[in-house]
Amino acid sequence: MSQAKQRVSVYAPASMGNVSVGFDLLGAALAPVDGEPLGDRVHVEASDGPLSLECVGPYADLLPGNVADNIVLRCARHFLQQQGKPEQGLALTLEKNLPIGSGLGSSASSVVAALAAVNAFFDSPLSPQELLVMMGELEGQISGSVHYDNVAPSYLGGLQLMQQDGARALPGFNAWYWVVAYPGITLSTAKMRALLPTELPLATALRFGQQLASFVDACHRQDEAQALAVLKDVVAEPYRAAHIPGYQAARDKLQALGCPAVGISGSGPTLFAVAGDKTQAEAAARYLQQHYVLNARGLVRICKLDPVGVQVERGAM
Ligand SMILES: Nc1ncnc2c1ncn2[C@@H]1O[C@H](COP(=O)(O)OP(=O)(O)OP(=O)(O)O)[C@@H](O)[C@H]1O
Ligand SMILES: N[C@@H](CCO)C(=O)O
Repeated sequence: MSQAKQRVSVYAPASMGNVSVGFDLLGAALAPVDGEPLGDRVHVEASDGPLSLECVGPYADLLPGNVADNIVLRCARHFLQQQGKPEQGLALTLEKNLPIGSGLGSSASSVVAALAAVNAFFDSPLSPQELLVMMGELEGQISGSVHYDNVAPSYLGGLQLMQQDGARALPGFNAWYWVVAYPGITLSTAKMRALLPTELPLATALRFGQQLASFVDACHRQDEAQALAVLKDVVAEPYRAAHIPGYQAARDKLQALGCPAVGISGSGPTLFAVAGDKTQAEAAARYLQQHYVLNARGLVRICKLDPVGVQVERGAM
C-alpha cells in the first residue's frame, strides 16, 4: 500500500515596515478588507529528486533569473543545513504575489512563508522564537541589514514592536483603515537605506524617542488622538521622500482629503494613508489609483491589520 505524501502550504501576509514612527522597530501586517489575500505562498512537498523550486504568480517574472538566488531556496538550504538534513527530497513552489522592491515586505513574506513551511513540513523542530531569529537573519542577507520590522508582523500578525529579546504585539486601533498604494516601480531597500545618514542630530534622536514612546503609550491606552499626533517619520522620510516619484504631492493631497496620517511603507515606493472610516478610505484609494499608480504593475488596497500573520495548511497529496 503506498503512503500518502505530505504537503504543507503557507501564506505570509504583506507588511509595512517602520509605520513612520518606529524606524526598523515597528511593523504591521496587512489584510485587504475585500478578503483577497495580499502575500506570498510557499508550498512544500516530498519529492524523489534534489531540492527544487518552481516560481509562479503575478510577480514571478521579476524574481532573480537564477533560481539559486531566490531567497526561498536559500531559506530551505539554510534550514536543512542547520538541521543536519540532506538537500534532497523536497519540491518547493513559490506563489509570488507581492511586487519586489515595493515596500510591502516582499522578500520578508517569501522568507516567512518558506521557513514556516519547511519547519512545519518537518514537524516544527524550531520554536517560534528560533524561527523568527532565523527569518531576520535570512531577510538581512538580501535587504542590506538585519531588521525585523517586516518579518515579525508577517510571521506573528498585527502591529509588532521589536525588543531586545523578541517582538511584542501592540494593540492597534480597530477603527483605522490602512490604504496602501504601490506605484508599480521598484526601489531597492539596500539603496533606500544608503540614502540615510549614519548619525542623527541629537534633537532628531530625542524627537524620535519621544514620538515612539508616545505612540506605544497611546496604543496601550487606546488614545487615538495622541497616536495620530505622533505618527510621523523624522528618521527616514526626510531623506527618502524626494526619491519616491509623486510621493510628496500624494501625501499633501491625502492630507487635504482628511487622512490623519500618511507615510512611506517600509523603504517605499508604497505609501500608506490612515483613514478613520470606509468613505475616507475609498476616497483615498480612488485618488491613489488615479494619481499615484504609474503602470499595470501597481496596486491599491484598503486594508485592516492582519491579526493572524502566517497561516499554515497541511494536506496529503
Ligand atoms: N522570493 C523573493 N522575493 C523577493 N525578492 C527576492 C526573492 N528572492 C530573491 N529576491 C531578491 O531579493 C532582493 C529584494 O530586494 P528588496 O529587499 O529591495 O525588496 P523587497 O523585500 O521586495 O523590499 P520591501 O521590503 O521594500 O518590499 C531583490 O534583489 C530580489 O531580486
Ligand atoms: N525598516 C526598513 C524596512 C524596509 O522594508 C527600512 O526602512 O529600510
